[in-house]
Amino acid sequence: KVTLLHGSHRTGKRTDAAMEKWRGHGLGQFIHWGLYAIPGGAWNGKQYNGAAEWIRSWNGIPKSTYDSLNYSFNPTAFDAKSWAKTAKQMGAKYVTFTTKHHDGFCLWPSKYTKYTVANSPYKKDIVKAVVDAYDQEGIDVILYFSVMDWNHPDWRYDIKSKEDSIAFERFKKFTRNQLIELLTNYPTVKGLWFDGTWDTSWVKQAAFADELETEMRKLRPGLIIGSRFRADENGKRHFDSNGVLMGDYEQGWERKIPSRIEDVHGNDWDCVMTVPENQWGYNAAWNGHIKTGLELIEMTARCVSLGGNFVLNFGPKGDGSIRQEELKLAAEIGDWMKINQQAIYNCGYAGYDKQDWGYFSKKTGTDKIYMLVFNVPVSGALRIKTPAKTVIKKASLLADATETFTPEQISGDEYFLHLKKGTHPQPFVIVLETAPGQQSNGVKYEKAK
Ligand SMILES: COc1ccc([C@@H]2N[C@@H](C)[C@@H](O)[C@H]2O)cc1
Repeated sequence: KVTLLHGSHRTGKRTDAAMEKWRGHGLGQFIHWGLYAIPGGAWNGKQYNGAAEWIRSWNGIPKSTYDSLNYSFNPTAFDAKSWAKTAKQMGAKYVTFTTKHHDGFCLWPSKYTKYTVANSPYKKDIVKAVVDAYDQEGIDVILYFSVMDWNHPDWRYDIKSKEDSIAFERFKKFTRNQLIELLTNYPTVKGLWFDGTWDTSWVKQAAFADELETEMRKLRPGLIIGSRFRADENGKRHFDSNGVLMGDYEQGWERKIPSRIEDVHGNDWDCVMTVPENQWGYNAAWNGHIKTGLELIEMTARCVSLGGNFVLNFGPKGDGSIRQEELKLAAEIGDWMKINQQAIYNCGYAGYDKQDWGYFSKKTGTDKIYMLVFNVPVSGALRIKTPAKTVIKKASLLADATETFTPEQISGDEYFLHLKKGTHPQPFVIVLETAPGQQSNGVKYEKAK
């Protein structure tokens, strides 16, 4: 163990109500929207090969021409209420929304820079419209904020001279001012999702970032901040020099999902996921594999079964409308969630051995276990291996409690549930009412910690 001034200030999960609520969300929506949605992955008819929201970094684009896109930003089809309704229909419990991406364009009328929506034909405060609309739908809001800001003259990738240092001191003040401004303007937001914090210039600011995180938490008690905001004084990110998670949850699962419970080291975490392989901002040409509703439902189940949240990204067009493919996916996921949401919301890791047919989840604070079945075996027999001496009192279909199963005991802690012959066009959920086993002396078995 090394002594750290600016490492993690907490070991283990947060246990306060705000974090319990976040932990129980299960399914969230990410929205990447900004000037990059106007070119939509192409420039002068030429397709950009990278992620659409990074198009400014492409050699094929004159930076000043991109930067002038704020004068073309007039999303006539933008309607935050319809975005929030789509999220509600999908069953998302929270939204993470880009206030400022790497290009530095602010979707709120920040007092600290001219490069904002106030200096665009649209003029109005988009962040406020989104916060109000999602609040109204009862969906929590988390604000995405990129520390890296390609537009700001004082941004530096590293600090190599006195001039760099003077400029970056101004940039640090600017960053703090914007964050305090966001938390003050939009007091209902539940957290901040930081990005653009990997460059040396910021990694060197362990003390400043630590102090700023403390200030933000004081200003907004219960605020949820992930592991990507700040590095410790040795430059360690996400996990400090003692291997302890920075912030309240791990943010490393970007476009990837843990494969087993050991991978999450007992921490909270979210997985943020794109529909195409790697496009966050709107890209008119969706090339390569586009994930299906069934794939995304299975990813949601997998994340919840390992104690995390699955956050699916939407990239609205330059005019503010959501593309048809995304609306269709939201509806498909929503239809499945309407029937099976009990196995997702306020559920977490069940502690049962993973089986090939799918995933287990457990309703937090209860002995209720859900079996989320995606791969029905040819035998129709679903194997269950319970933790020591667990008693299965009842097994029934979540969608129809009258459809019950009598577990066939195979050995001490192993059972089969036999499905009726027939097809299962959609993933389905079986509920297990269980009780902790009794030892012969009547003492309850406690699950090994
Ligand atoms: C250096 O690699 C990346 C990859 C993705 C990102 C951003 N994080 C995602 C959540 C998107 O905002 C993407 O632009 C930044 C740097």
